Amino acid sequence: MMFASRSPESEKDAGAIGRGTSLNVLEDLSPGNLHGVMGPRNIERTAVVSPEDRKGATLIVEGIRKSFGGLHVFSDVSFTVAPGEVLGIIGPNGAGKTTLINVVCGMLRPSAGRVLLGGEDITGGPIHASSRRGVIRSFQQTNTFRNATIRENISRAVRFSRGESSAWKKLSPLVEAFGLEPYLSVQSDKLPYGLQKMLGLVLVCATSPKVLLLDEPAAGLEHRERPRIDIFVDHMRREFGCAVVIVEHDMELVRRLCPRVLVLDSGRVLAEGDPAEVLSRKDVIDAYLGAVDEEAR
Ligand SMILES: Nc1ncnc2c1ncn2[C@@H]1O[C@H](COP(=O)(O)OP(=O)(O)OP(=O)(O)O)[C@@H](O)[C@H]1O
Repeated sequence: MMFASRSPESEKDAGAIGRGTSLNVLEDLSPGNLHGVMGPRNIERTAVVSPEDRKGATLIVEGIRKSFGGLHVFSDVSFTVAPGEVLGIIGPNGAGKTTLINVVCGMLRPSAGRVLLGGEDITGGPIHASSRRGVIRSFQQTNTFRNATIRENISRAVRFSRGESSAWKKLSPLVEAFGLEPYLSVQSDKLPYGLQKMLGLVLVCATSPKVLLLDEPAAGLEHRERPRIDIFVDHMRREFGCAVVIVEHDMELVRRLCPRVLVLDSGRVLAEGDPAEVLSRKDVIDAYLGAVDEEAR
């Protein structure tokens, strides 16, 4: 069985220059925001999170419902992700996957339900408060410092996120694995899309997240670049004990990285469990409307 590997949005993203993965902390950190959300006081508050506190934490999502006015997106969504665990969230276009991530990271307030991080209620954010606690969301679009070199990008992220010089040590394996080393002095917006996206992931790492929410991390990447996502997720689990949630349309990647998947469809959780089992269920296959290769079933 095979599902479509990309959403229409992914196709739109493919090949775009100047876009990559961004994250909520760097939204705060982007130059335009440095005197806004991340004014001096906020920078200080972000920097006080010590590395010792960053050991991963259990994320519990309890009975979440979300509506936009009359539009009911989903209800009664619950799941738990332990430190070091990876959960895949899949479902057809419009099922509410991104909305769910937005609720978890504090960008959106749920209509009902709770989000707990290490037992602490963080429901409804705001996003900078959730990111300070270590819930980091990556986006499909970039928010790196476009006019800064790769080295400066990383330094700023390290400085503002933890202020810890040894942070570079934890980042350098990724810089090397992603092939960024030869480009450290290159301005980030001069990089090809794939490398910008990898830089975005390195910046995510610089924030030492406890919970990582990855929204279509493989979108726009060439097939040969996609194993870098595996390297990244593995690194974040090993080095930081991150609880990882991945929204992704690339089912190959989901099968490789996620021992457990949750399927959203028609406003509810349609299935949850081992990907091999879940992805062979008829109701799940039907939800994807014929994107099925019968031979592989
Ligand atoms: N801010 C908003 N206001 C109103 N409706 C919204 C808002 N955000 C999302 N929606 C709607 O919620 C529904 C779920 O959208 P969402 O983007 O979460 O789906 P998705 O599963 O991530 O889709 P895709 O796989 O295409 O990215 C859609 O009908 C969308 O139009």
